[in-house]
Amino acid sequence: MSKGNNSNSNKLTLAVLQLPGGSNVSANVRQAVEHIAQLKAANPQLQLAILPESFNGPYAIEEFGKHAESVPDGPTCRELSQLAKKLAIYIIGGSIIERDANNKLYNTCTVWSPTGKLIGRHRKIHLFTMHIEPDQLGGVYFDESAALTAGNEPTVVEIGPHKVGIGICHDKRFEELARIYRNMGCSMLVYPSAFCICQGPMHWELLQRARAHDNQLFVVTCAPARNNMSGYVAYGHSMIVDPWARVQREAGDGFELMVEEIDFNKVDEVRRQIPIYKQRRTDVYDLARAST
Ligand SMILES: NC(=O)CCC(=O)C(=O)O
Repeated sequence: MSKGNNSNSNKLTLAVLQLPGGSNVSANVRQAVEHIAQLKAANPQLQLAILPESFNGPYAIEEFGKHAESVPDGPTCRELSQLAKKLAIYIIGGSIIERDANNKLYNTCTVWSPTGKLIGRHRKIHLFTMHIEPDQLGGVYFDESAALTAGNEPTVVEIGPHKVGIGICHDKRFEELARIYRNMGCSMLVYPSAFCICQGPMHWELLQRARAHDNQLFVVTCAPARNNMSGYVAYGHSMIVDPWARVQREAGDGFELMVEEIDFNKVDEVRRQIPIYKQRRTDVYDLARAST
């Protein structure tokens, strides 16, 4: 656990909470609130706390409607808003299932400022749809679109002076979204996630390092702790990848709280020394697109 002095605005101390999930929504929210408060007490320099995808209820198609709530007036949002204000920190509130006024459900990440204000609402853009045969990787069948509606907008929030792009789990497979965030000036991408154990060993780290490499920024994921008794077994391994595409910190698969300092000077350092963004040949790419 690093405890550096981050009075320098180019540094940010964040916490990634790899929490176990359960079916009791208010117990899940309470454990998140208690752990964040304890982390802040132990690390007064903490500025940002990040929670996992679907942190307040089971990640299961048939359960989504049961624990859906409105944003920003629902009970989970109220708790996160009050906590952010009380501790004077930013919170990237993992995701919850949002029910809108038309009864549509979304997988939604809310972001809270140190005054308790909602500064971002990201509705998962790429819904998790996968059908891997049982003889491959143990098999996976999941189709979020059976219950959820996809979001249509990228979400950039300002954490202090730093622009941060938000995605939710499967969103990280899509390089176009990460590139849009880079074009919008982001120096960090945060993906609350619940990656599956089947693809985890093969793609989890690869995708984060790829997004970090291509866009020369930090990539942070926050996953639930693994529960082998659950219908959907999450991979865990919450991770922080630096702009050189090196793994700075990685959790195991169980309950784990990581506090880490992010040094945004590294973003400029990499971009200066490996200037691939300036070297892009959009003229060539445009020609290739025109000919297909
Ligand atoms: N919750 C998710 O979006 C899971 C995504 C996933 O496991 C993948 O392979 O993509």
